Amino acid sequence: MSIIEITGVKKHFTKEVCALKHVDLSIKQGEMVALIGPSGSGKSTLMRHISGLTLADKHSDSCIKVLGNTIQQRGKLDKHVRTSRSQIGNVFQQFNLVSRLSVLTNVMIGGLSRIPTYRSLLGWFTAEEKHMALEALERVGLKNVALKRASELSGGQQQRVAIARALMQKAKVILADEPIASLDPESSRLIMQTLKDINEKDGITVVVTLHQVDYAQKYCERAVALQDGEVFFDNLIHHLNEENLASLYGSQPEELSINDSSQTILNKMPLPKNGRITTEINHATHHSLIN
Ligand SMILES: Nc1ncnc2c1ncn2[C@@H]1O[C@H](COP(=O)(O)OP(=O)(O)OP(=O)(O)O)[C@@H](O)[C@H]1O
Repeated sequence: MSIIEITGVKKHFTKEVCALKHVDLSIKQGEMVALIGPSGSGKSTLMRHISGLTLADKHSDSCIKVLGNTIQQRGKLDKHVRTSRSQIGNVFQQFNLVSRLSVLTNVMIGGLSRIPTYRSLLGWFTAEEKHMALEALERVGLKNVALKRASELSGGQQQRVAIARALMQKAKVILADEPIASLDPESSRLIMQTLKDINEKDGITVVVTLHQVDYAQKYCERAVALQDGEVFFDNLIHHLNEENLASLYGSQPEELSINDSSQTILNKMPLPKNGRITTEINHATHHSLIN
């Protein structure tokens, strides 16, 4: 069964900037898919479309469905998007955690769609909700820091709390956007192993954007590579060869091996078209949630 269905998605941010030219993609329940591609190829934009945080071009014939429910169609959010969103756990660095709240509270916030608004506003959670949150933290190996403030945790630990929050939310799909960017190898391994574990044991579908092809190879069966806003490769990851990678990242095949370390691959990648500025624009616009 297809759990994420993307058809004909186009996205212009401005007349000149076309982040997604035409994307069709279908992801089945229980898959763990790596979304790869050079900087600026449209990975984050696509992830945000799936959550309905970014809207496709109006008047395009686009549609995105998650679990059979429409998220957006022809550049308009579906009116039931809140319900559909409650099935999607976002592990996005930009809006992961509320830093002044405890780790436990951050995880309990994951269950908000099931909790009456007055209780969440007052911070009243039942013993059962606390128990569930602690269990989720145990799954990601962080029960021992439950009472710390989120701001006291390392970047890698914060990403794992975000995964625990998705578990508390009982998400059917986890979208993880660069969850291991700027993390050391051990923290990266822990995050990827946690996602894999949840995917295998709980059957949660995981889509993860990665710059590191070697991590994608190790933890994901399928890879979808974007290039200039289009799907360049979509297949089992073992079909991804050096030639594909060289055309994708713009290096000569002999310079770029699928066994290269992640850092080597990153060093060989072309610079993002808009460099850091892109990221800064993204950060600012994330607050507005909808473009
Ligand atoms: N909010 C925005 N406003 C204007 N342009 C944007 C915005 N967000 C993304 N873009 C542009 O859309 C294109 C795709 O960006 P996106 O962030 O989706 O790429 P990416 O593959 O995720 O890159 P990276 O790997 O560097 O995160 C880029 O050209 C980027 O500059």
